[in-house]
Amino acid sequence: MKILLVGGAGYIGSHMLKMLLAAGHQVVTFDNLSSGYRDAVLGGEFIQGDLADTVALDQVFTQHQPEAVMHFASYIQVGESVKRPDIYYQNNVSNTLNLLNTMVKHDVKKFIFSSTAAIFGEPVAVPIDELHPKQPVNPYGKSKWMIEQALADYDVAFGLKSICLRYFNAAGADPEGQLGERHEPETHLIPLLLQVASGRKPTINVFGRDYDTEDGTCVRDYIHVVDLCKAHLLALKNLEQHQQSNQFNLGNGKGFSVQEVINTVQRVTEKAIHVIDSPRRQGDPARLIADATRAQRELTWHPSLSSLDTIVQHAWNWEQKVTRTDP
Ligand SMILES: NC(=O)c1ccc[n+]([C@@H]2O[C@H](COP(=O)([O-])OP(=O)(O)OC[C@H]3O[C@@H](n4cnc5c(N)ncnc54)[C@H](O)[C@@H]3O)[C@@H](O)[C@H]2O)c1
Ligand SMILES: O=c1ccn([C@@H]2O[C@H](COP(=O)(O)OP(=O)(O)O[C@H]3O[C@H](CO)[C@H](O)[C@H](O)[C@H]3O)[C@@H](O)[C@H]2O)c(=O)[nH]1
Repeated sequence: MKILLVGGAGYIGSHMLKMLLAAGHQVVTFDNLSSGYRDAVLGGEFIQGDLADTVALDQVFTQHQPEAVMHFASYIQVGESVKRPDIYYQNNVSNTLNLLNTMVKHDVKKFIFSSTAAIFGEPVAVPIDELHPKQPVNPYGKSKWMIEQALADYDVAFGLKSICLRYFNAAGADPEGQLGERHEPETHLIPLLLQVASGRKPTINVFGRDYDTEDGTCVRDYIHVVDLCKAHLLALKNLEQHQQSNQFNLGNGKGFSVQEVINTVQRVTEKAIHVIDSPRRQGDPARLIADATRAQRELTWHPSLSSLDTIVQHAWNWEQKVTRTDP
């Protein structure tokens, strides 16, 4: 299939590109490189462009006539979204509507959207299934939920079929070591811990030890980036076969506390991690765990790299590669 991959120079999108190419798809990557890297685009055609630029978007669709669009491009930091809702709604909502409207204009009907567990807000029940109430508590989560709602309306009005994939905590790296997480600044727990292990950072803050969890630290469901990308391939197949919009929560269904992640990083890297106990970070729910039964049943999605040791090992291989080449 000919696929337009928007945001394909970023962390998850670049892994997706590698998998799509290996599966024999024809891919055009569209990315403004605001947080992505040209050298993470391992093949296919690359167009540097911004979703705000509707003329450029129109040209891409005219020239390449994609059959499906995968949309990874957005701003992704929860804390920043609270301080700068303007840029988050602009990029994650308004610019995404540019993309959807261009799809409608060019009669492209298959869309796969990177959504997030942040649409659920503070959970009322765990594990979280697709029917859990959507009460996002920050502009990042709200922006993603707005697009999910717009997509339901675009289906009714224009027959645009979409699958929303709600990732829990994406982590890990390409098992072959070609790609990894390169956020700048990095805010995610596992890559930050690995930067401490490699000596790039002296310490890590643990945001709160007074949560209502087994050891008092927050519990999250970490899912390997490759398993996430596999779900996208299956979602594409599902859209082709059934032409039906749907939403899926993607996680392993198993939670690890921040302290358990620290213990795992110390074991895998054989390095001591210097921790500073800090106050809670605003807006962090105590426990986020996915109920991914729907994806298992309807997409036949079964994560294969679900062990936390494997996730950390692959991310550690990447961190060591980065520090070797860029000390
Ligand atoms: N990383 C996670 O844990 C996580 C969790 C849940 C959901 N998500 C979602 O997954 C998607 C990918 O996340 P990621 O971690 O790979 O982020 P990333 O920042 O590494 O990648 C985003 C890419 O989009 C590009 N981009 C941003 N705005 C653009 C625009 N206006 N025009 C063109 N390109 C633009 C960036 O340059 C970058 O290459 C995001 O939509 C994010 O909200 C990520
Ligand atoms: O330096 C740090 C960084 C994180 N944490 C803790 O580690 C856990 C995981 O934090 P991350 O920042 O790695 O991930 P989040 O769970 O906050 O966020 C993830 O899930 C969100 C959905 O709730 C969004 O989708 C977001 O993009 C995605 O990265 C949290 O309890 C956080 O408080 C620390 O203790 N210290």
